[in-house]
Amino acid sequence: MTTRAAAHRTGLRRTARQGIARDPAHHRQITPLARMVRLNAKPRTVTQVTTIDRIDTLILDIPTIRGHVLSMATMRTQAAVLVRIRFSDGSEGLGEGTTIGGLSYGPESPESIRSAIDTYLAPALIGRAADDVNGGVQLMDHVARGNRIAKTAVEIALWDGLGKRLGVSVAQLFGGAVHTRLPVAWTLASGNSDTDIAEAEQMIATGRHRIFKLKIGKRAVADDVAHVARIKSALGDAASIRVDVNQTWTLTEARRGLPALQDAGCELVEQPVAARYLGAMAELTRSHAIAVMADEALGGPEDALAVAAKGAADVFAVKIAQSGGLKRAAEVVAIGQAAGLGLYGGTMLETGLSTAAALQLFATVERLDWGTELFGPLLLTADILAQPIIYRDFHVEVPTGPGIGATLDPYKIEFYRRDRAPRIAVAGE
Ligand SMILES: O=C(O)C[C@H]1C=CC(=O)O1
Ligand SMILES: [Mn+2]
Repeated sequence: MTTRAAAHRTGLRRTARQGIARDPAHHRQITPLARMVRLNAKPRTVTQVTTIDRIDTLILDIPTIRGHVLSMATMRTQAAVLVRIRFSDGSEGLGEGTTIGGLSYGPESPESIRSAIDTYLAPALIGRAADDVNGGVQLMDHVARGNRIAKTAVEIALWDGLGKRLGVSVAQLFGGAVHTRLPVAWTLASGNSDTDIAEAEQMIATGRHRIFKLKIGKRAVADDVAHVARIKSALGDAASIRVDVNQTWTLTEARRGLPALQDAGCELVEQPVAARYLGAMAELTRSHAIAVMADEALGGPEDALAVAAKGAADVFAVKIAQSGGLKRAAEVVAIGQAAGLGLYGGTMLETGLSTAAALQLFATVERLDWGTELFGPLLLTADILAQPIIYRDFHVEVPTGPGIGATLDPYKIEFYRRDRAPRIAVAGE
């Protein structure tokens, strides 16, 4: 329709000279205000859409409280990639992505996470509508394959920003929290049975943890089983004992290992064989009463569907970073629930920042029968949050406050950032 035809349709016609309208039916001039009333139009206001203005990243290196001995690496520091998104209305969102042991755990490293964000994800997102988190998630999946941890770090910052702008928690954005706190496990991985027993006893005595995950797979199966049996008999019924093999066993080793672990009083075995051996995982799940948990096998909802369809686990270790963000992790949860599997809130040993984000999501999940292991901040020598996450009475508390419910301690960020200016030792200091 032409402008003239449109004007006639509304009963209005523009005069060439004055630029004011005449109502042809009544032949009288009408003012712009009357015209608005006539058209039932609202005064034209310029609605400013809040956009993504800037995305900054940095890597923190924070020492662990002791060597964390896993089958693939011993961690003495954790590298966390922090993301800060600045939005056009002045609001901000924070996110974090971590992996474990450099490139030894999975296909992403701290350096690759940072470079994927800086080089590909951030340029694609800059200028987009800030509140369109789902659109941002979909766009990231278009511009980059894999790189789930990098996407997670950015996605958390988008949710955090949206929650802060609306004055609600991220749990609220996911439909509302149904828990205020969740059971939290601790990992015993000092590399020494006596040290592990002393550590566990202290954790139980102080009300911190009574669920313990033991990292095994580095030694011969029989030695690992003896280590687990010693710890279980020292702690007795006061503790739930589980193990994580981190993909190290062959199927033959696992066939021997699982029944022996079960006899030792161990309740669950996490990722005993390589992530891609779903047939082997299915056989182990079928053949033994001890629960089999999938961890590395779960890289998002498609993997979750494959694991569930093949009966390759009794339990899903749901990790926000491994899933590709909170939204994808919620999809993994939904698949696990629909398949009747047990759920566990997993960690990539994040600082308090992404631990807070994970808590926002897990607080919305009806049943986490195996609890959580969201103890990341406790493994580090420094907490980077202004208000650390609270651990008490064998639980971790879900942070309150807008967004993910976490704010950074700027001094800690300056101190632990990898690229900080070298400190100059001054005589007498
Ligand atoms: O589950 C893993 O494989 C990684 C991580 C989680 C807890 C822990 O100690 O290591
Ligand atoms: Mn694991």
